[in-house]
This record gives sequence, structure tokens and C-alpha cells, in this order.
Amino acid sequence: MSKLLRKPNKAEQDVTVVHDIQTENSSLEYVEFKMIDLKPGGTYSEQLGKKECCIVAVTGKINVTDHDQTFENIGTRETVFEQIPTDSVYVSNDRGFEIEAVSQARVALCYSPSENQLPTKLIKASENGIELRGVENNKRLVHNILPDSDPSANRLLVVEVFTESGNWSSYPPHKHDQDNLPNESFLEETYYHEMNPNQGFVFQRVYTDDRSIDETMTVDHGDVVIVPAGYHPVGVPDGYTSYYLNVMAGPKRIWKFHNDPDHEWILKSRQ
Ligand SMILES: O=C[C@H](O)[C@@H](O)[C@H](O)CC(=O)O
Repeated sequence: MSKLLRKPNKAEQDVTVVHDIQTENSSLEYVEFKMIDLKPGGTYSEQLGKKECCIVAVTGKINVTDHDQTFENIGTRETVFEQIPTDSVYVSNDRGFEIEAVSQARVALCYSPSENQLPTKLIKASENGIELRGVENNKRLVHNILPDSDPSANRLLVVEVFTESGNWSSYPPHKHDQDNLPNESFLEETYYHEMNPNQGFVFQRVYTDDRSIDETMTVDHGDVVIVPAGYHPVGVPDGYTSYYLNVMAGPKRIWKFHNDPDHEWILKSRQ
């Protein structure tokens, strides 16, 4: 199995760490990611040190406190496939937080290095920027949870994407693996995937110009794909809807991607 593909852990007690992608157990330097499942009443807490964290109420309702402020009953959906935005909480470095599940909940913890402590912030679902991106067979729905236009974070970018049956996303293939602004930024990335119905799969390829990385993966419901570098298109088979939550971070908090020149003609052919 590809080293870029991570399978979910099995359920445990009140709190299950479904995924725990760290700099120590991956090829990433800027992005870390946890997905946790909490049973009603279950709690999870952390002290962040020199990291910032975006806590995304992926499904279910949770209470979140940074021990100064408490945000209650955040979360808007029972399944991501309601395709409505959800609530998140940004907590900066040198703070702690505790999450308590009001209902059964799945919560994403999106991390990046951070030195300059910023205010804790509730990112309401209603504040998500919503985009209908792409045409023909590249259509997808994007919820910008923490885009580079939002100054609330030091390095983190968080976005979720829905791609319908027979469409492609992150397509034409693009990359952001060079710290070469204004042409391109360097952002590592993780994809947390879900499928509806959940026996579905998507194909994701991660490949670099020199093909030093060239992995084509069959991605199942609940899998994470790690994108240390390279292009990273996603193809969704007929009959299924794809969801993924992206975490991006790098030396500069700017999302400036570069399209694969072999495939950029597709965009130009539709102008
Ligand atoms: O670079 C960002 C990620 O690859 C996705 O968020 C991608 O941009 C989603 C899309 O445009 O289809």
C-alpha cells in the first residue's frame, strides 16, 4: 500500500483517534492532522505548544473551550453529505482546548506550526465562503473554512470539497510545492476522504514533474491521502459523491497553485 495512503483506526471507547498524521510519522513538515470520533459525553483535550489548530465539527454537535471562551453546540450536520457548511474553532499556539461531544461526533483537528499567538475564533458555518468551481466534468462545490483571505490563522488553510458522480476535482491537475511566489506557493496538504454511499471509492494520483513521486491510489471511505508535493487530482466514479477535507500549510500562507502544463489546455479549451 502506498506510503501516502492511511487507513482509519477501528472504534475504541468514548474517544477514538481515527487518524493521527504527524510530522514524526509522515513526510510532512508543516501539516499535522487528527480525526477523532467522540461518543456523547466523550471529551478530548490538548495543550498546543507551538502549533495552531482548526477544530472542525465534521459531523455531530460539540462544545469547545480554550479555557477562556466556550463555544457550545457547534456543528450543523449529521453527515457531511448534507453538503451544508459546518462550524469550526481556531485555537492558536500556547493555548489548550477541550472538546466535549454533545452528540456522536466526528471532529477534525488541523494543525500547523505557529509562534505568534492569535485570538481564539469561532468560524461559523455561515462565514464559510461557498464556491461552485469548474465546468462540464470538473464541477465541484467548495466550502472555504479557513482560506488565505482570512487573517485568523498564521499558517493554516482548511477547505472542504464535494465532487459529484463522474466528475473530477483538483483537476486539471495542479500543484503547490514550490516556494516561488508570485508563480507558486509551497503548501503541504492532507486529504480526508468520505464517499456516499460509503462502499464507494475514488482514484487519486499524486505525482511530481520528475515522477520521483507517482502514486495512483484507490481511496476508500475514511482514508487520508498525504500530499507532500506534486499534482493531486481526484476522479469520482459514476454513482458516488466524494467529500474531502483539505488541510494545507507551508512557509507562506498563500494558496498559489501551478497547473500541469500537459493538461492546462482543458481550461483554455473552455474559455
Ligand atoms: O489545492 C487545494 C486542494 O487541492 C483542493 O482544495 C482543490 O483545490 C479542490 C478543487 O479545486 O477541486
